[in-house]
Amino acid sequence: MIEIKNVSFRYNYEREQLSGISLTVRQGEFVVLTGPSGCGKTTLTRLFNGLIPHFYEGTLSGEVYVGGKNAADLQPWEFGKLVGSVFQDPRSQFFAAVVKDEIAFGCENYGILSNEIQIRMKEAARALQIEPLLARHLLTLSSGEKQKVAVASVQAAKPTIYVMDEPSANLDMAATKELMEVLKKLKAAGSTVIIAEHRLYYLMELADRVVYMKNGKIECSYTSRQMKSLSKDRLSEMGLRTTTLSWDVNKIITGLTGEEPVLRVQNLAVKAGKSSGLLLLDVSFCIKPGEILALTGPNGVGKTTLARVLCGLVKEKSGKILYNGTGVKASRRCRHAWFVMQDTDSQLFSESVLGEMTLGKKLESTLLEKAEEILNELDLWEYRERHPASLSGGQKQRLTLAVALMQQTPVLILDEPTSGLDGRNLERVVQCVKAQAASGKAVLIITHDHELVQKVCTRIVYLQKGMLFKDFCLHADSYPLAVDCMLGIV
Ligand SMILES: Nc1ncnc2c1ncn2[C@@H]1O[C@H](COP(=O)(O)OP(=O)(O)OP(=O)(O)O)[C@@H](O)[C@H]1O
Ligand SMILES: Nc1ncnc2c1ncn2[C@@H]1O[C@H](COP(=O)(O)OP(=O)(O)OP(=O)(O)O)[C@@H](O)[C@H]1O
Repeated sequence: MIEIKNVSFRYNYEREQLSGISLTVRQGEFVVLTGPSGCGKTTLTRLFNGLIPHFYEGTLSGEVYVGGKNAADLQPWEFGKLVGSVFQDPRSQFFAAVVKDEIAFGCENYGILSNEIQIRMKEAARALQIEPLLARHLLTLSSGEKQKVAVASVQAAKPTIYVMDEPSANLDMAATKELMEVLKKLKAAGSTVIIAEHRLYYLMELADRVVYMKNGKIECSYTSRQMKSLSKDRLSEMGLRTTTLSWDVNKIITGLTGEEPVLRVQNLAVKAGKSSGLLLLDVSFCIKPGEILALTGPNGVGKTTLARVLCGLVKEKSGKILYNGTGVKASRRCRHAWFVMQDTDSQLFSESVLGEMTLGKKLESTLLEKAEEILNELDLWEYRERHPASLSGGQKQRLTLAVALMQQTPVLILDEPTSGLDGRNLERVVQCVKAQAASGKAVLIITHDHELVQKVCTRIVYLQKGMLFKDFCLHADSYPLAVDCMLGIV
């Protein structure tokens, strides 16, 4: 289905990002591409769906065959007929305004009859449990909901080859399981599937092959059995995440300060949209300096909306937000809390990575030293002159965190800071967050990432159906509850 022979590629003005890649994917094969952030996974998938050379310009050499045809002779619409793609950032692939039109869009392009489109749309929506969202505007969806819609759209179109770039990045555990079921069906139907991923645990039963990339090259390739037998040390040496869903009880971090809360949320009620009902009904909790709190709960429960209220981007319907014991009105909350959003593109404004770090600040040598130190910690210093838009998904994600580390606010809110990160970069984020907490900041992390929670969080706040359902410190005794929260089975 796919044959890549000795392919090298370099984006304009950049060093080579793919070097001498050869890869064959047979019909019906299920291949997982993995490797450290920036190693070239997304770039490789862009060869399969024709985005290279049709959208991304650069220098390409070698031969690419897709569906038995020389890719050099294929027009973009011909790629579209063969290959269905789910991008790393689902927002960038939406064409329609409303969910059901988006799911139908791919089918319409394939010339499928409208009766059949309706059947497929319903099937795909059921498989991903997004039936209640069909009439909704795409812009109003949570990030996990958007990701499900993107997967449903390709599933409904039934292309010959499926190419998905980190399709689980924003999904909670239950939704990841639904995704796994969808993928299982695609495999059973004999489809060819290629997935670029950092989270390997949900793919281990499905993958025929795991291809490990590093620095633009294919380093090695494993069967999933071989992959599963790699030791934790070997995986971390390779910069990968674990292949199983396990928590080591001994590693749970505890530690709280006895100080007064820096942020107190009292009986907060928030509406989802202007004309819709209450999303958060009555939420109260507080966070102290030095605490690292995991805010978790199912996709669409209102975690991001809560964070937006805390930093004043959304107004509450009722309730109080107190910073250091004083009620703060929405327009002033950004002085107290810095929010790193999930959508990295909407918060990168400068022409260069270094410019982003110093944006709006007086350029003093201490500031530049701090920026250099942080960029080094997050392995971004070599990209300091690069335009932020040209970074890989994981690089952008680390840059938005790096910018947050430049700020002075006593509260730091991070929305899914590790969703697209490999094991090594996850560790880098962990170290940065620990240092922030040690310096007296309160860190609130919205996350579905169980590895992150285990490595760094001291407390879990779990939202369900608009209410704060659980709020507890992490220690050996609360371990089973923590696992249930991360699995979404409380
Ligand atoms: N205008 C609107 N009308 C109706 N519902 C809306 C509107 N805007 C947002 N919502 C809904 O509010 C819910 C909260 O979204 P939010 O992004 O806060 O969830 P989340 O818990 O962060 O989810 P995720 O884990 O998927 O990121 C979602 O179900 C979303 O669809
Ligand atoms: N449009 C672009 N222009 C210039 N360089 C780019 C562009 N897109 C990606 N790159 C660079 O190519 C390299 C590979 O990026 P790619 O997105 O393929 O990595 P990745 O393995 O998918 O990373 P991640 O896991 O972080 O998503 C990175 O160093 C990235 O900065």
